[in-house]
Amino acid sequence: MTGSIAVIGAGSWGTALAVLLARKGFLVNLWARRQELVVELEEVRENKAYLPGVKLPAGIRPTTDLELATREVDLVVLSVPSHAVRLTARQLKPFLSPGIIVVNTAKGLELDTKKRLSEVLAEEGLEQVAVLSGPSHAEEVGRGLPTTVVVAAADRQVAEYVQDIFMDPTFRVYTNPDVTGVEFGGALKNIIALATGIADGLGLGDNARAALMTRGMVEIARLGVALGGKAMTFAGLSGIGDLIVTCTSMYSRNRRAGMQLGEGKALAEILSGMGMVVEGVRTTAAARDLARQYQIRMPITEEIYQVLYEGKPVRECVAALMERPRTHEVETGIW
Ligand SMILES: NC(=O)C1=CN([C@@H]2O[C@H](COP(=O)(O)OP(=O)(O)OC[C@H]3O[C@@H](n4cnc5c(N)ncnc54)[C@H](O)[C@@H]3O)[C@@H](O)[C@H]2O)C=CC1
Ligand SMILES: O=C(CO)COP(=O)(O)O
Repeated sequence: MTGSIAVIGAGSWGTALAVLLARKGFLVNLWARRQELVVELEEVRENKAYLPGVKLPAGIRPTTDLELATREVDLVVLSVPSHAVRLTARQLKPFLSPGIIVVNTAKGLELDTKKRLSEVLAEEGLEQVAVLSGPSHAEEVGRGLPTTVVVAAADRQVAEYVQDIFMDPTFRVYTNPDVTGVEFGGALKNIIALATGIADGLGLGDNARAALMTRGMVEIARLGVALGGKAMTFAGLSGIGDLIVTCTSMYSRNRRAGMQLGEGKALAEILSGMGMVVEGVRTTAAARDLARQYQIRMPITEEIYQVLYEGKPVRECVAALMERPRTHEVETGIW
């Protein structure tokens, strides 16, 4: 395919998506905040800090200039961490041509407002927004390993336009009109990855991991459906699919952070050592606020909140979850 695309954000995910698109034949303007990173990308043709071992194809043009990055492109891909989405969108807006589609690839909720990121982008005046989500670690996409994702947009034509751009023999893209469900699945699974990481760090075993993933999905869907997502979306790639990969992959930063918490390391030390974004930390606080506001039961999220923000010893979470009053598995009564 031909054409040009702006990828905004040159961390792990932005770089991997730029590599995928450049291999497909697009010219990709890869925007990074820091000049040192642009120099390294140009000279070494590799993003050593964020995606080591993956060569950048010639079609990738790194830049710190947002105007240059977005000039005459066919699509804008936003790959900055969720806490940077609003400001980046605001800086981007003056350079966007009317009707240009912006695909958000970050997974999180805005901490102050508890909003989904597509809501943040709409508030910043971006008109055509799509969301790309699903089980897709940058390290594997960068190496061209088979990956499936979902593109959600309110407008079918927008979703299919983005689908065509990303679709590749190594990268299969499905569409879904349920933007709300796709965004909640992608954001909230990071909380459960922290939880399963903690369980793994504590050595609690395979049964505990499966329990957290399954009951974690229940509380993700509870909140997501209450706030307008479709139940079936949580059984899809952006729901259970991403939950599985994030709770089991050695590449997941959220899972690795959880493991270190389980091993007794302090959160601040873990985050500074990671050098990459651990989205689940902020998302836990946002989701816990939403759960309280809408009176949704999210016991795992509540425990993770107390560990992250109130210093609760991780071992105490086991009893807190296991010794709750008995309950049914499904909420709509079968008797
Ligand atoms: N790494 C992965 O495999 C995947 C990541 N994502 C999502 O993509 C988003 C970005 O993640 P990664 O690229 O992995 O993160 P990263 O930690 O690898 O890179 C983040 C990049 O954003 C830059 N950055 C940090 N603060 C910024 C700010 N205030 N303004 C502008 N740029 C800023 C950093 O300098 C860095 O280049 C996250 O929401 C993540 O959940 C989604 C799918 C896969
Ligand atoms: O969303 C991801 C994979 O689909 C990335 O997960 P981590 O942020 O935990 O690495």
